[in-house]
Amino acid sequence: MNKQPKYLPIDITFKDLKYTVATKNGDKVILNNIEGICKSGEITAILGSSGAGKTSLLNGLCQRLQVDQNHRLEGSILANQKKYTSKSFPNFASYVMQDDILPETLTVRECISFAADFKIKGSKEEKEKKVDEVIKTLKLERCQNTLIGGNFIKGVSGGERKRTSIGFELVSNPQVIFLDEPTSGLDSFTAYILINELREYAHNTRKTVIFTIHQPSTDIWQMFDRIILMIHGQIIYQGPGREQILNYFSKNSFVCPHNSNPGDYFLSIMHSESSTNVQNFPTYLENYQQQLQGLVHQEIEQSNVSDLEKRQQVLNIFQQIPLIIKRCLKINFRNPILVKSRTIQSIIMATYIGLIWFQLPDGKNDPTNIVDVQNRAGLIYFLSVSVFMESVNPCVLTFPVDKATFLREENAKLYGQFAYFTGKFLVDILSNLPLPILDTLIAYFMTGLRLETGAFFFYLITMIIMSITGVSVGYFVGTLFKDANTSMSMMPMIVIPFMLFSGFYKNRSDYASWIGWVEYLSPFKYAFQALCINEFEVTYFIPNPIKSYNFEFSKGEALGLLIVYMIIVSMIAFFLLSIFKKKLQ
Ligand SMILES: Nc1ncnc2c1ncn2[C@@H]1O[C@H](COP(=O)(O)OP(=O)(O)OP(=O)(O)O)[C@@H](O)[C@H]1O
Repeated sequence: MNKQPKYLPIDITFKDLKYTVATKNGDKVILNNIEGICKSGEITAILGSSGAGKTSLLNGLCQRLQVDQNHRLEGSILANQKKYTSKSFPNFASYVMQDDILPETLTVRECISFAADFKIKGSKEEKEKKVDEVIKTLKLERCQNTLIGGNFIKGVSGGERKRTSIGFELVSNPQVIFLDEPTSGLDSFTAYILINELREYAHNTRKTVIFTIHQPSTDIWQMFDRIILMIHGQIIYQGPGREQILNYFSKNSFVCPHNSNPGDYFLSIMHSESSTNVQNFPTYLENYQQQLQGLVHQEIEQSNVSDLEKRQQVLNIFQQIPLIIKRCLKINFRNPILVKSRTIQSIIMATYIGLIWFQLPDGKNDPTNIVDVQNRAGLIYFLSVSVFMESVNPCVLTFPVDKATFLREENAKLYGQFAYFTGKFLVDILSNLPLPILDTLIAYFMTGLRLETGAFFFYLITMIIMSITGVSVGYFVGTLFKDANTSMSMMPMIVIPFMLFSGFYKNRSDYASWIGWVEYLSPFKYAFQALCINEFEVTYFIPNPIKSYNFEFSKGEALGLLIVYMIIVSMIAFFLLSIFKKKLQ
């Protein structure tokens, strides 16, 4: 029996492809019954004026188009004449999105190695070898140990960042690679280098490279093996680039002027702002149908046929989690904002609290002084809020960004949601751990809270749990909203009602019955009860302040319920992420 080659060249074909979106003004046809082929060993560029349907076609081929009651996709999309779905897509293909979503605090090499760890079977050396190969192919040797960078860290250039995104996908050796406007934001020389690298990659390894592109320079235009030109969701040319496309159009009386950039010329005859162009559209379509469609049809019929490879996950969930933890630790601890500034902020805040509530009277000399009781209760409440805020804020800010990385990597089948969530959650807990400890060590003794070992450790544990609860609530809010700004602006609406129902501002016996149930949703209630009982269970104050608060739980029960609350909120965040995942992709 003939053994099949390890990696089969793959031709991507599409037939009768129609994508219709229901709008207020009726159905809008975005892709109008088109067929075509993108061949292995070639780079195919999809061009057209703005709104022509390039991205929709690319997304369709990647099985990333939204399909539901209002979004209908008809026709077939095939790889080597076999149907594939969004689930089987990562078995043979990769998609490089327009935005480079890479962690700022990792180096180029670390980013590519991360993908290699998940996608390549074999020893550490074999993975390293593959990473070296990709770095060499994409000419990233000089910047391989430079951080990606971003707002706060100086990092690699735009072109290097784009090539890192491509390397991240190439390392798994996909037979087909799709790229959405890979040259956008790059200068013409960097864009040229990038397309040239993709071309060499396609030619040398018989891979299929397909991308959309805006305004290619003449040099870039000359590199396209195959070109698809689109207007209004239809194809007006598909076939070889260079001389052939020029000959085809000049034969039909559309002559690209000598010395002008063919890319600019074809865009100029395709954009729908000009009435002459619009008048010519039927001619373009007619010419295409009469002169090229038959050929394309033949090419589709003669395209490669083979079964599609089924790639198994290289790592199981227990191997995935440690790698995710390792990367999240690097990301968190290299971030100057997350580490240095938060630690300094925490020390300053705890010292500030310590000075404001410095050595509070414990009631020994004046047991009936209600002001001293009030001060002590206010301090306890504020400490629990402060430690919660210290952990919720960074999560709300960073989770929407991390979510984008997760969606991209989960889409590429690097790992599953459970592994990601567990790994990231553990690292965020660990990264936050020093803060409640620091706060406690400074504020507890400066303010003169109850000096007894058991009480101190109970307080410390409650503060740590409150800090972890902040992480859970941060994930919850970060999952609910799409970006950090919305999450940040919505957070007060979610957190402030919880504060009001902590039992500190208003006595819990006094809540109106129709709204009183909200107190059970407040983490501050459980923390305040636990800490308040811990502080006043042994006290000189008369009467014992615990009685006036009408607490319903013992301090152990309150702490236990805070833990349960934290677990439930984390689980809700996990399920919300799985629900919203599809939408966000
Ligand atoms: N989900 C959708 N609902 C409504 N209209 C849509 C949807 N998706 C795409 N369109 C419309 O379909 C047309 C084609 O969109 P597409 O993004 O594919 O164009 P494009 O050629 O990539 O444009 P550009 O170069 O500007 O990105 C546009 O008019 C766009 O507004």
